[in-house]
Order: sequence, then C-alpha cells, then structure tokens
Amino acid sequence: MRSALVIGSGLIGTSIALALSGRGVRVHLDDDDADRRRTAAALGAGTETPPDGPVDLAVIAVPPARIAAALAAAQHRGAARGYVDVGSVKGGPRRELAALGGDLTWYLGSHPMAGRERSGPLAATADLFEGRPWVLTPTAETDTEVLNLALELVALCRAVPVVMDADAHDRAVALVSHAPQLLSSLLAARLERADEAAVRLCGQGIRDVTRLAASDPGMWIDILSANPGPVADVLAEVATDLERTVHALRSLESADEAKRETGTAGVETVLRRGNAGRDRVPGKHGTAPARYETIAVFVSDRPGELARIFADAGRAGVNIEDVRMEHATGQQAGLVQLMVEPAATAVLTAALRERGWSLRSP
Ligand SMILES: NC(=O)c1ccc[n+]([C@@H]2O[C@H](COP(=O)([O-])OP(=O)(O)OC[C@H]3O[C@@H](n4cnc5c(N)ncnc54)[C@H](O)[C@@H]3O)[C@@H](O)[C@H]2O)c1
Ligand SMILES: O=C(O)C(=O)C[C@]1(C(=O)O)C=C[C@@H](O)C=C1
Repeated sequence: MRSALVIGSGLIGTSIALALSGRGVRVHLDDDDADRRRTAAALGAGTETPPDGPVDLAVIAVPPARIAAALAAAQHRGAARGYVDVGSVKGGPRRELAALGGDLTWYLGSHPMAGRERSGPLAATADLFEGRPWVLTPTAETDTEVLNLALELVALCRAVPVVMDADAHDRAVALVSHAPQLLSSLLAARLERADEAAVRLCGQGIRDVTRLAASDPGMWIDILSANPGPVADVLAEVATDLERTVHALRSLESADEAKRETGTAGVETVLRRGNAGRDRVPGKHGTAPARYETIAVFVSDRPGELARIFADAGRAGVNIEDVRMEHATGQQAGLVQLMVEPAATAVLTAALRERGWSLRSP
C-alpha cells in the first residue's frame, strides 16, 4: 500500500494514520472538523492536502451512525481502490451502505479491538493496535484485492487479523465491549451522589472497574444505538445474576443458619464463576492468559520515577510484561505494580532493592 485516505481524524483514525505514516505510506487526512484535521497533521499523522487521484485504501473512522453516508460519498467521488471502515458495529453500517446504493464489492467492514476512553486526535498513538485483534468481516461479495489491502492495513498497524461474520461480531462485542461499558457506567453512577467520606476511600478496585465510565457519551450512544438488541440480551442475563446475588446476600443477613448457608453458596457461586470467566480473558498479543508475578514498588509522585524503575529493570535484563499504578489517597506517592515472568522475580527484586527502591512485601 502506497497511499491512504483516512476519513475521521479522531482517536482511531489518527492512530491508524500515525501507524501508516510511520511505515512509509502517504496518508491524506480528512475530517469534518478542520481543527481535528490540523491537529492530526501537526502530530505527523499525514497531510491535510486532499489526494489528487484515487488512493490505494480509504479508511473510514467516523462514528457508526455516519459510516454508511461517509463511505457512499467517498465511493461516489472515486476516492480509493478499496474502502474499509473501523466502526465498533458491523451489521448496521453494511446494510445502510447497501440501502444507499453503495458498492459492497470494494468495501470491507472491520473493527480493531483496541481503543481508549478518550477521543480525538490528541489521544491517538501509533502503537494502539499492536498485538490486538482486528476483526475483518468479508462476505462472498468482497473483492480479494480489498481483503488483501485490509490485511496489509492490519499488518502495518501490527495487529492480528480475525475473520468473522458481521452479525456474529456484533453479538460478540455486545458481550466483551458494549455491556462492559454500560456496567462500568452503572457502577460509577452509584458514586454520583455518594458521601464525600465514601468517595475519599476509592482504591484501585473501583478505579479498575470504572475506567470505561470516563468514555465520551456521544460516541457510546452511537455505538449502543447501532447494537441495542444484543447488548440488552447480555444485560438481561446480568440482571438475572444480580437478582440472585441480592437474594443470596439477603439470606446471609438471616438469623436462620440454613438460610445463611444457602446465601454463602450463592455468593460463592458468583465469585467462582467470575474467576472462571476472568481466566478465559486472553493475555498480551492474544496468547493464553499468562500467570505473572507482581512486584510492588513504592514511588514518590515526581518526574522521572517510572522511567528510573524501567531503566533499572532493563539493566537487570528483565522484561516488564505489564504494569499498573495505584495512587495513595491524600499523599504524593503511589505503588507501581510490575508484572514479570515468575522466573524473573528474584532477579528483579534483588536488582531493585540494590538500586534503593522500597518494595512492598509479597
Ligand atoms: N474509541 C474506541 O475505543 C474505538 C475503538 C475501535 C473502533 N472505534 C470506532 O472508530 C470510529 C471512530 O471512533 P473514535 O474513537 O476515533 O472517535 P472520535 O470522536 O475520536 O473521532 C471521530 C472523528 O470523525 C469525525 N467525523 C464525524 N463525521 C464525519 C464525516 N462525515 N466526515 C469526516 N469526519 C467526520 C469527527 O469530527 C471526529 O474527529 C467509530 O466508528 C468507533 O465506533 C472506536
Ligand atoms: O480499552 C478501552 O478503552 C476500550 O474500551 C476499547 C474498546 C473495547 O471495548 O475493547 C472499546 C470500543 C471499541 O469498539 C474497541 C475497543
């Protein structure tokens, strides 16, 4: 692929453009909002100048409700050889493009399974898609050349292609992406009017489960409006589990021992099912879930602390597999949790202690 047109220079479009530009593709940026286009260009994602002829691939990275219209318009003006969209929902936009009389032969619906709770070009990064699944939804109509261009796009973004049927994709993301967004929002909404004394106690657990609640409501209304049925199905099942859990907790309040035992069994079932589900979440790069050891290091909140820890780990020859931050309430300090292969734990622990770091005892 030599040239691409990215329509929609927000988080996803700019991240794709940065990855493509970084690997030598000439990228033209388009966005309804001139500021966003300019910002993406200033970040080095490509040029604001429109292409003077058809590019190899047009990537449509606009909100789901606008995908079909943007695609049809780009096809109408012959903007590219092939067209790919990256919307979070796949069935609806395809049907809308067909209804608008768009060309389904030179179009392929796709969805990179990576993102952030922030939108816009300033949140973009070239490595956003590295090692993440990128769903492609070809049909019998799809031209092989478009499929090949899409595979090249995925490879240039260092993602992992996964082929799926569009409607099966929409049911899958209802479970693994759309329902989790709403559950995160529902839980965070409990804090809206909570007592300040309670909010002050927020620790890492609530931070983890409410990260998605910071997402842009506008974009999520678009996504959920394009996939309401499958998401409602998942939430209805969660509602049944919630009802059972409430019942189990009420039984735990009972003076009757037999009832309390039923309550304990009910709560234990939920927790064990949660363990089993969590164990199925793939690890980095889509591999089987990995078991890492965690080394927790106390840091003060000043510039360069994280860089120093990583440099010390690097000097000890240890690869940090994953990292998490826990901030101490009311103090300029925090705890950095470094996840490493079990075999590397002793080496890193010794190296960090020697460099003067204070470690939390295991
Ligand atoms: N945010 C995520 O985590 C994520 C992950 C994967 C896929 N997606 C999908 O990627 C797409 C873009 O999402 P985003 O997070 O980058 O949103 P964003 O709000 O950051 O960017 C969308 C951009 O599209 C522009 N735009 C809207 N209509 C347009 C049009 N008709 N022509 C040109 N530009 C137009 C907007 O001005 C905006 O800059 C959506 O379809 C979303 O479902 C999002
Ligand atoms: O990590 C996040 O912030 C995301 O929620 C990204 C996420 C997801 O649910 O995995 C969100 C929506 C997109 O369609 C794809 C990816």
